[in-house]
Amino acid sequence: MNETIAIENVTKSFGKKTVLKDIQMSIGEGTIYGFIGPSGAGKTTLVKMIVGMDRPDQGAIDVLGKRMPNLEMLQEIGYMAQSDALYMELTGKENLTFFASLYKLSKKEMKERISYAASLVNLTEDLNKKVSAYSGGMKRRLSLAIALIQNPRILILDEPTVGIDPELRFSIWNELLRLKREERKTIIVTTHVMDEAERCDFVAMVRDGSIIAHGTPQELKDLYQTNSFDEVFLYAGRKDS
Ligand SMILES: Nc1ncnc2c1ncn2[C@@H]1O[C@H](COP(=O)(O)OP(=O)(O)OP(=O)(O)O)[C@@H](O)[C@H]1O
Repeated sequence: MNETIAIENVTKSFGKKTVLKDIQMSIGEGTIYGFIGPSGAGKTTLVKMIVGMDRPDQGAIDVLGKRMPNLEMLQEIGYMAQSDALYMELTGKENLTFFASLYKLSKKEMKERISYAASLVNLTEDLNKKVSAYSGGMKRRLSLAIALIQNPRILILDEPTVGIDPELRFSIWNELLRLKREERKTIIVTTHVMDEAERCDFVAMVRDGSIIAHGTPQELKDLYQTNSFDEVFLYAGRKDS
């Protein structure tokens, strides 16, 4: 396996609360890795440290062989946060153009990437509207388009399909699978949607700051002796599991 992300004994606390406890894992190139677990388990805290927005108290995270945080990695990591960070007074297109301008892209590439990302999330027709007039789902879609704008090798998506209708969710997932298959992108997704977790190559179940189990969706179903991934999630949430 070509390792893209290496997480070594990472621990993180906020005040007296330890939010991540000795996390160790490795994510290979060209895989989709899902993080599932109850609210407050530590998923967002972990992905933020992979992106380089925060530092572990102990341990280390390497992305593409570079110790994080590392500004050089901004070009290589597309991040979609749980809450949208958009310029409300600008149009969708102006937002995309602004974020694209932060990266090393030629004029031609910039145009192509904006058109690709907008069409992927079905916003082409709405690009000239101000974001303040967008619905919640449209803002999520624009955030996803921004995460893809610089054609990064790694995509980190924190609950990317919240507020997105089933048809578009399906086409977004098909595109994520294509990006993995054809372009060897490495994709991390946090989700509460179990049929999305089942589309991942590997899933880590996070509870109380620890990874309590990880493996392929089938391995996790076997572990808990169930055919339903919803039940896998319920087991993950139980203190006695
Ligand atoms: N900046 C912060 N300061 C203090 N506490 C924080 C901070 N960020 C996160 N926490 C706490 O860390 C814990 C883990 O939060 P985190 O957002 O990582 O959970 P999560 O698994 O992503 O939850 P959800 O599924 O609801 O998004 C929570 O108890 C949260 O309150």
